[in-house]
Amino acid sequence: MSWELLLWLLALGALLALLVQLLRFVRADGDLTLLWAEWQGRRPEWELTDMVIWVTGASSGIGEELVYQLSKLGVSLVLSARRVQELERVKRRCLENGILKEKDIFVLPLDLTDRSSHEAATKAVLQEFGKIDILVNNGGQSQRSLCVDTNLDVFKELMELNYLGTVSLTMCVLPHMIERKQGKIVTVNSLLGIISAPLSSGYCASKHALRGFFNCLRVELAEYPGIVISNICPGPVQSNIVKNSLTEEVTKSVGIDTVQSHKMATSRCVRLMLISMANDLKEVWIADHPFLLVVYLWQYMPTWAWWLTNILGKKRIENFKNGLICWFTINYYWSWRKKFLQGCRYLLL
Ligand SMILES: NC(=O)c1ccc[n+]([C@@H]2O[C@H](COP(=O)([O-])OP(=O)(O)OC[C@H]3O[C@@H](n4cnc5c(N)ncnc54)[C@H](O)[C@@H]3O)[C@@H](O)[C@H]2O)c1
Repeated sequence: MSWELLLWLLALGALLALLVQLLRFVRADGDLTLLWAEWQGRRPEWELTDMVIWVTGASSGIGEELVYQLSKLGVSLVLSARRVQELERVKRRCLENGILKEKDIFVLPLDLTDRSSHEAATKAVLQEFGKIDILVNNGGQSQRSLCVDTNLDVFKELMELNYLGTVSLTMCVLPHMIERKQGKIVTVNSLLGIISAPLSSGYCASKHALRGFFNCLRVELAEYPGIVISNICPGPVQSNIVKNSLTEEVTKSVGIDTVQSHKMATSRCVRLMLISMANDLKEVWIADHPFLLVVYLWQYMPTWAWWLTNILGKKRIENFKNGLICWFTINYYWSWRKKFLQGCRYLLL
């Protein structure tokens, strides 16, 4: 075979590999490191067995789905949130559908804003299982209100729960992990911990604060390579987050179900979270396009990102003032995306 032909074949191979990667990016629902880990990395089914995993906010949404998927692996689970009946319901479902036994699941009611209770809660977990391998800081609350209309108590509450509550529990668990020189602290942050969107000023602030805290902690723990600090940043995911969001007043939440069809399925988000946990990824972005694209834009082309955010933001505020709580601009985009994909399929098949 001539050298020329070999070079042509190599170039063709490289082009094909590039095309495959491009296709993966276009269809992506996670950042490229995460998708690579899903394709080539370690499997949660091999890596997360025999571990004690403590999940906060386990009574609903992402946390609830996370414990269902974990209950199919050989782990010990600690389920925490405020409502004990809800946790018992989740535990029952774990036992029905998973491979765990009664003794493998510990229901531990916990209010993240009651920081004085965190030390005792940590001791209770250690007494029950003897160790904590993974703490999943998932419990949290969002916000739907314009900054100028919002009572300061709302900002305080979001900081107390999303930021200080999470930091406090982490600080209780950390000495145990440092003593063992191993452990994972996985925090469910948000894309709104990286970018910002109107109507969520207090939520964005609390999630930005969390990201800053954990990025700093990771560097300070560099002498303990066995301790992994992981920030999970999802975009919109199907859950009760909007329904439970605070409004202008701390005593009032949105309280109604909103459209969820444009959001990522909770099971897919949780699967990607498990892959991230199995592969010790430091930060992952989990979202469908166009949300994922917007974060890339913020990261690499902030001027364009501001331009786009201002246009979408204005529309979002206008919709909110007209009584629409969700991203109707996005739903509009979604229906056109669906039509476009259907058209492509029709032309190709
Ligand atoms: N769903 C999304 O679109 C989305 C996107 C990005 C990030 N997140 C993050 O994911 C995490 C889980 O949210 P979700 O979407 O499942 O919402 P959700 O409302 O369905 O669940 C929130 C969980 O947090 C618990 N919680 C709330 N206040 C608490 C307190 N004071 N003490 C203890 N637990 C408390 C709730 O009981 C519930 O179990 C949150 O941290 C949220 O910020 C969600």
